[in-house]
Amino acid sequence: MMVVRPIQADDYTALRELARKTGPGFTSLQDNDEQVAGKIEAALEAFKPSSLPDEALYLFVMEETDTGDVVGICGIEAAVGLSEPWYNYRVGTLVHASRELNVYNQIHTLTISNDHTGYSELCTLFLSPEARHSKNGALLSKSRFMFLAEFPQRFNEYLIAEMRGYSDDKGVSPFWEGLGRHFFSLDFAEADTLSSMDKVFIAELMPKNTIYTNLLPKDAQEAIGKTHEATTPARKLLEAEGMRYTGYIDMFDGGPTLVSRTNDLRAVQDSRYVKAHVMNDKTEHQPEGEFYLVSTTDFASFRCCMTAVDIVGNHVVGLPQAVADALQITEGTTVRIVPMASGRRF
Ligand SMILES: NC(=[NH2+])NCCC[C@H](N)C(=O)O
Repeated sequence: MMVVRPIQADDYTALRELARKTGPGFTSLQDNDEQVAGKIEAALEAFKPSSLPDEALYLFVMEETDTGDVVGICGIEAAVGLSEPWYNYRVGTLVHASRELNVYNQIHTLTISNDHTGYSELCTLFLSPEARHSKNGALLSKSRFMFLAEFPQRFNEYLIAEMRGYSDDKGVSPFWEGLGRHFFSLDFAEADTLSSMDKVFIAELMPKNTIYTNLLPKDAQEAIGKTHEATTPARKLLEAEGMRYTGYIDMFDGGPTLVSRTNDLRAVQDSRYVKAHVMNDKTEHQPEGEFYLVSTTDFASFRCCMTAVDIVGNHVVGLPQAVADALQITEGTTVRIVPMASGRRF
């Protein structure tokens, strides 16, 4: 049974192993002892029961309860841009028109923005390749919405997620080639890694004035707001939960930033509390059919699973014993529940 739970100090070895698999481009979890230790330390701080800091990194791991193996990680940053600026390009429109000459042109512009300062951010999602089956990726990603639904006071009114931008089959980002490279004089991967360690480079090197996109190469223009092929399923999943592209992109690869009001997220709107009835494996018919996300209401020992359930009544739901064990709950415990698939109601 897969369960998503807060990361713990003794997950270091497992996380260090996962960090070897992420590869270049996954700047928030690299093959680097110090970074892994730093992430765990930040997350342990965030999950201290008494803490309610503005900036907190809530990191979760996905554990296979039969083996104890950690196979994935995901996170929520409580607020971005508070200790250093958070950068995006805002895609704007300017109309250059002359009635006398019968000319009318709409031009898109890119302006540096820190508009998402203070917003919460979905971050650091990685699932080990061997575990990419049986909706595990969806559980890993969506479990965060259950945590957001349970603890809204810990998060900003708005939530963002930055999607990896388009690059071609050789890994070349046309947006970077058409814009950033002129100023950074480095390959995308190098600039990406450097800027994730020290964002001063962005302020120092990226152009300060508004860019007219019609002056960019065609392929760079086309990459504005376009997602990398491998990231398209993740984008669809977040859109189904209510997140939207609202004209903000990454300054380096042109990838879209998705935004939602935290309150408008599907899991926040549609999830509800029920009492758990722990089913007997031997005497009760085990539930089948549609999957639900089921999470606990605890903070430091938050847990989330996906499972078919037995809807007993409006306020009681039957859960298999294995799920109750994975959630560490007993008969009568209140849990939060929502259908896995968007567009489904109770
Ligand atoms: N692909 C990149 N490294 N882009 C620059 C960083 C962008 C990100 N929004 C930040 O401010 O940290």
